[in-house]
Amino acid sequence: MASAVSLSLSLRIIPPSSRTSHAPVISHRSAPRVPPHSIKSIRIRTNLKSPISASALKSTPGMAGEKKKVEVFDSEELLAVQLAKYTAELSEKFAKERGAFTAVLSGGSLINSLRKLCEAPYVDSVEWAKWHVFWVDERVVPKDHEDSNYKLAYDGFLSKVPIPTGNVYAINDALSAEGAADDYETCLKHLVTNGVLATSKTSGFPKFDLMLLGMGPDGHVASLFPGHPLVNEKEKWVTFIKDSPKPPPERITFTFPVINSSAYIAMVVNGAGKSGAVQTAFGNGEKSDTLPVQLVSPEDELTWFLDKDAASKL
Ligand SMILES: O=C1O[C@H](COP(=O)(O)O)[C@@H](O)[C@H](O)[C@H]1O
Repeated sequence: MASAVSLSLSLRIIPPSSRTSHAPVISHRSAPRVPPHSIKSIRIRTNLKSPISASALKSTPGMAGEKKKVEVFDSEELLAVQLAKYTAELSEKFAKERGAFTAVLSGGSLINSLRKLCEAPYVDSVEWAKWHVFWVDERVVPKDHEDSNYKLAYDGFLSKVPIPTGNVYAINDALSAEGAADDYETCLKHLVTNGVLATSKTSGFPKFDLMLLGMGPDGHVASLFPGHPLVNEKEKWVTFIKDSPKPPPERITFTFPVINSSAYIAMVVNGAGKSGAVQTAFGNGEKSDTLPVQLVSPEDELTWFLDKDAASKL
């Protein structure tokens, strides 16, 4: 399992005159020519006055050493373009390697940032039939309720791409929070048995190919909130909460052992309202309590996608 090890991140800002084809490019327009999962550096796609420093990153607790990347974009639009490219490349990699791509969605602002996947070239080029879609957390409400993460994803993403209906794993909204969590965990166990879902050799928990996660302004991820005992759950795959500090109160959520057994995680964060939590997550804020987002540490690679407002305190 990924744990806190020393970082080998480097921040390279290459002046235009000395750029070579293999150096990371600081660009407002062009996308990288190499797959993002092969890059071991921080890309700054912005004119931030104080760019992120490698030393700031080194002090982030619980991070996965050289497996961490940070991308900062001048706008949410540029972030969405690169997020689509990153996701499409991972989809291709896993579809080739294992014949399936297991993608986990969060709710919230993440869904809007996936919009470029519904456009050319990706809407036609991605092997959507290989996708299997899950939720890292869900509110215990009917699927057509305004608070439903399924409805949000369906309206903004799933209704626009040809993923087979049978490959979309929504919660059973007829059950209680506890029942829905148990039912979702049972569903995951069946998918491990039939080989759709991989298992982590390190942790024994299911190993999703990619989790696309958002973060709340308080540093929560999934429905794992600061100071809540669910953050420390070590056994269950899926659990439930009835006292969520953010409405609605009843939710189900993946636990950290499952989140951190995934191969890749994209942490997608926009807006100045989240800059304080981003600052804390990178270890240079004043807050001393560990935020849930600081515990995110996938097995293969964590990539932060930040717009310049979210990165403004780094
Ligand atoms: O309640 C939730 O909030 C987080 C963050 O949402 P955002 O709108 O601030 O991006 C989200 O990731 C989670 O899935 C959702 O249930």
